[in-house]
Parts: sequence; C-alpha cells; structure tokens
Amino acid sequence: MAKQEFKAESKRLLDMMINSIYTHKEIFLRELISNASDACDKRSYLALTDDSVGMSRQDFAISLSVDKVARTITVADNGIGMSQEDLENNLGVIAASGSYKFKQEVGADTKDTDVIGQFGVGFYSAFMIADHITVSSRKQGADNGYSWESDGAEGYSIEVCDKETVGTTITIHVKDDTEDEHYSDFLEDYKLQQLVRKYSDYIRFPIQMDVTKQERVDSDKEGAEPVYIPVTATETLNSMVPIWQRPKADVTDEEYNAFYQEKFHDYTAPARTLHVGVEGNITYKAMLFVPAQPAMDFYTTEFKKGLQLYSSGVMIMDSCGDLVGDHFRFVRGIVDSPDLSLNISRELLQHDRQLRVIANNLEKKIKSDLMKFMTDDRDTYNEFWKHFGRQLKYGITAEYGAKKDLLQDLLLFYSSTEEKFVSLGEYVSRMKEDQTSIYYATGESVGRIAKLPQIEGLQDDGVEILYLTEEVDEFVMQILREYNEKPFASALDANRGANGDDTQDDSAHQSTLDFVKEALGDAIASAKVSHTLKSHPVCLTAGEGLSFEMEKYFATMQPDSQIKAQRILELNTSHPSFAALETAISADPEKAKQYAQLLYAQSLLIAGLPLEDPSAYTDLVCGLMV
Ligand SMILES: Nc1ncnc2c1ncn2[C@@H]1O[C@H](COP(=O)(O)OP(=O)(O)OP(=O)(O)O)[C@@H](O)[C@H]1O
Repeated sequence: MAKQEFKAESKRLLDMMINSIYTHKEIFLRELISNASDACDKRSYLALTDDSVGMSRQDFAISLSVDKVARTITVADNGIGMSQEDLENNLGVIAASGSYKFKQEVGADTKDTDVIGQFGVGFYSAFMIADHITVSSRKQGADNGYSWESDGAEGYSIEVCDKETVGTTITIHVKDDTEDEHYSDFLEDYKLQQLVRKYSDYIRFPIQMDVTKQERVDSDKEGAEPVYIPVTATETLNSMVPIWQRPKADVTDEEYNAFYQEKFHDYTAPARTLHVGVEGNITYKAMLFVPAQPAMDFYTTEFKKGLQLYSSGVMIMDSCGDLVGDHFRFVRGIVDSPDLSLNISRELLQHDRQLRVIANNLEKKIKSDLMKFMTDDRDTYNEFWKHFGRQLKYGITAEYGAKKDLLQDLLLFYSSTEEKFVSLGEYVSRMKEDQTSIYYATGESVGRIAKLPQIEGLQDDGVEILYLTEEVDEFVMQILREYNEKPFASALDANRGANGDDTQDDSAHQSTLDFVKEALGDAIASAKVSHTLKSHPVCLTAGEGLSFEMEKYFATMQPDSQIKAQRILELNTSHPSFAALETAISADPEKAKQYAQLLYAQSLLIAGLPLEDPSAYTDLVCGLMV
C-alpha cells in the first residue's frame, strides 16, 4: 500500500511529541501497556459470549522485550487485535484519541506538555522516544495480519503480514542519543521494570519480561572465588492489584490523584477522594472522586453520568448511570463487586437489586463526605459549590423533592449579614429566639437585592437574609418550605408582617389607593399601603403564585412570554411623595395620574422588570420637569 499522510491535526500532535520534555517521555510505556490491556479486556469480554475465541481470562498477558543492539522495545499482547481498517482509523487519525479532543477544548490556556504529562496522548506518545514504529496486528476472527509502519512525520503505510496469533505486537525503534537526551536509558531492563511499577502496577493482566540476573554459584573447591552466571527467567513485573483493592492506608494521595486523572481524563487533581470497602450482604469496593471543576460538557445533555463497574477486577460497564443519582452526577469513580455476575446483560443490570443497594449505600457515603468537606475545608467547598451547587439544587427540585432530606444540608446561600455563603444549618443556629422564619430575597444579583426597598426594614434590624440569585432558587424554596421546622419566608412579601406593625390602620388612605388603581388600570392588580418600606417611596410585590424572578426566567426562555406575575404596587405613606400625590389628587387630578404612572414605573425599575414603554416614561419625566 502506498504511503498515507497523517491528517493535519495528527501532524501537529506529532510535533508536540517530538519536542516534549524528558520527564514526560517515560509515559510512552504506560500508554502502550494501557492500550494492550484494553485490547485484552475486549477479547476476554468477547470470549464470554463467543466460544470460538477459546480463551479465558488467565490466558491473557502483555509481554515486554528489549533488544539493545537493534535498539528496539517490543510490547506484545494477545488481545482483540486490529484489522486493516482499524489500523487505518485508530492509528492514522489522532483526533480519535480522547485526550487530544480534550486538549483542543481546553485550548491555548494549557501548555501542550502539561496535557502530555498529565495523561498522555495514547499511542502517539511512543514517538517521543522512537523514530520508527511497527505495529503488526491480527484481529480476532481474521485470516491474516497487517502491519502498520511509520517514521512519524512522513506518514505511514499498511501491508499484509504473517502473524500467526491473534493480538498486537508493537515494536519501537529508540532514537539515538543526543547531547541533551540519553534515550538509551529506556533500553535498560531495570528502567522498564521501574516504569511498569510506577505507572502500570494495577493493570490486571500480567506484564511479563525476560529478566536476566547474575546468580552466584559456589564452587566445590574450598577457598575458590564464587562464580556468577547469568540466568534468564520470565518475571511478572506488576502486582496486578487494582488500586481500589489495596488498603486505604497503603495508597498515597499522589497515587489516587494519578489514577483519577489518568482514568477520567482530567488535568486537575480531584477535590475529594472517597475510598470505601463494604462487606456484608453485598460486598464491594468503591473509589469515588469529586472533580475540582466540571467537565467541559457537564451542564449539557452530552454529559454522561455514571461509575465504572467491575466484577472482581474485570470491567463490565464503562459508565453505569444507575449507580449515581442525577443530583450527584458530577461524581466520578469505580465500583468493584465480586457479587455481580460477569456476563450479566446490560438490560438486566439496570434492574439489578444489588446495584440499587450499592447505589443507595454510596449515596449516603457521598453525602456524609460532602458534609465533612463543607466543615473541614470550607474554602474548597465554596469552590465546589460554585461549580456543582446548581446541580444539587436541581436535585432538590427533581422528583417532587424526594431527595430534599438528603441534599438540603449541603446547600449554600449568600447571607446578607455574614456577606458570604452560608448553609441553612448555620443560618438557623444564628436565629434570634423571636425570629420565626428564615428570610430570603430573590433577585438578579447580590448587589441588586441588597438595594431592594422592601428589605430595608429587616436590614436595619440586623436580620439575616439569604440573597437568592439563581433561577432555580425559588423552585428550591417551594420544595423545601422549611428547614429544621423553621419556615422560609420571602423578605419581599408584603404580608410578611413579622417585624412590621400590623395594627396600623390603612383605611384613611383608601381613596388615594383607589385613585392609583384607577389611574394604572390593568397594569397592576392592586395598590396598597406598604408596611415594610422605610426610606423609599414605592415597591412592587408579586401576588400569590408566580414571582418576578420566575417571570424573568420564563422571559429568558421565551422572549414574548405572556406569563406574568401579579403586580401589587405598595406605597410608603410616610414618604413626601405620598403627600405630594394626595395634594395633587385634590388640586390637579391629571397631574396626580401622571404621578401614579411615575411611581409605578419606578417600582418596575427597582424590581428589575422592563418598562412597557420606555419612551413614554422619559416623556412623562420630562413633562413633569417643565
Ligand atoms: N494494542 C492494541 N490492540 C488493539 N487496539 C489497539 C492497540 N493499541 C491501540 N489500539 C487502538 O487504537 C486506538 C487509539 O489508541 P490511542 O492510544 O492513540 O488512543 P486511546 O487509547 O483511544 O485514547 P487515549 O490513550 O488518549 O485515552 C485505541 O482506541 C484502540 O482502538
């Protein structure tokens, strides 16, 4: 076959490889071994349902060999193998690689080399140390093999080749040493052994290599020097114990982080790691991670939640969505249980009782770990909250609040008095004895809410108010209704009364209110005397049902939305504007009408609602000036 050119993006990546710094180069072996292991997994999985494969799990192995003279390292596996088409598709186009795609998304902020260092770029990383690579492969079920060859930048070629057994053999020709780089190191047995232990220890297939040791042979003759002879034996270099099967105390933070970053393609270490072992009715090990930041597609429908599911170390499902609820969908991790059957079909799996038990169990563990997170490391929890808080709130509103008991303790809201995010538990613990409700106020931003006229009274009394700025917040309040038996109350509610003076008699102003209602017509539902305003002339409150924030939310979803909250115009009778209005009503009713319109427009502006007719408003203001 004629030489094929790499696709443009592959070329760029190759350049990156060739110029990468030394400490990153060593990950090439991890990448090749991990591919070999995946290929063994695939074939062993196939063997479960296809008798013609004729292999069982213990028949699989990955073998390493070195030829110092020829300067080659060979990684061979008896996994699933690749057809001509697979070679073309998988090794000809780098864009298929998960990490490269990720790198593109991260964009210019991340240095190329960082990405390589964190989790490699798959097969291509071999070009960091090699100037020629040969891949010969024979796919399960195929009659012959194919060999793929490349010198890197120039492209690649594929030819039919003799290969007797199913699997893949990758031979890389190690570059000559240069002044700065001692590539020959990689041709040393000890170096490869060291790299396998460092990066691939938990691979669940034996990684074997013929290792030569000098063995001492004692001479029969007395006083003679001992003789050493080289003895070569095949050794398994990795312990094959997956990291999650090891006792917690033996696993370092670095190992947890490296495992997470490699497995879940994240370039930052996790914010939280949870390693659990449960024995009893159902036995399992789980390793869960809370990412430090959401995946690129986290808040899109593209994102697939789920944990990797293993049965005694063998992966049976890459992403088992049933293991985590939507509210904790940001959690990444693995579950391994010997109680799950290997060849269980995926449909069956979904209804598996054991899975439900594990999922419920994990849910409690995640919750208690997040609680611990919140108290032990609040700064980082705040970061977590910034990224995933919205998801927890959605969780409260879902399923008619079925998860509210689980999630409500984890919520944070901005506090007017503390001027930072606080939990509901913290709010309640600070409540004065005579305060019966948890106050909240909704609006576009903390700054805007803080200036809402209705809450001035509470603010002056030093009452703590939770400022809610997200669309979902009001739905959360509707579901929660109370926390620790303390009801939530909107600080913007005209009838709140708790701190206001309810004995006040408004009837003296009834005719003024009637006038205002008459002047504004259907624009408002009613006009009333405010019991909450202090220094401001007017405010707008919503009647029962829809709030203004919800109205705004619907308007963003659908710009011509006719869903409107009921508008109640509240007037501050002790404000001079009210006296001016009353005087105008008797002296100049036309002007009084304009005053009413002006006050209504102001209440809309303060509430962050659009004016129906902005130019009529400016005409009105100017008209009153002259
Ligand atoms: N030893 C092998 N046996 C069978 N298929 C292989 C082998 N090595 C690579 N492949 C195939 O080539 C593809 C590309 O491999 P590569 O290492 O570049 O990327 P990846 O493993 O898919 O992604 P990444 O390593 O970035 O997570 C693999 O997905 C696999 O299909």
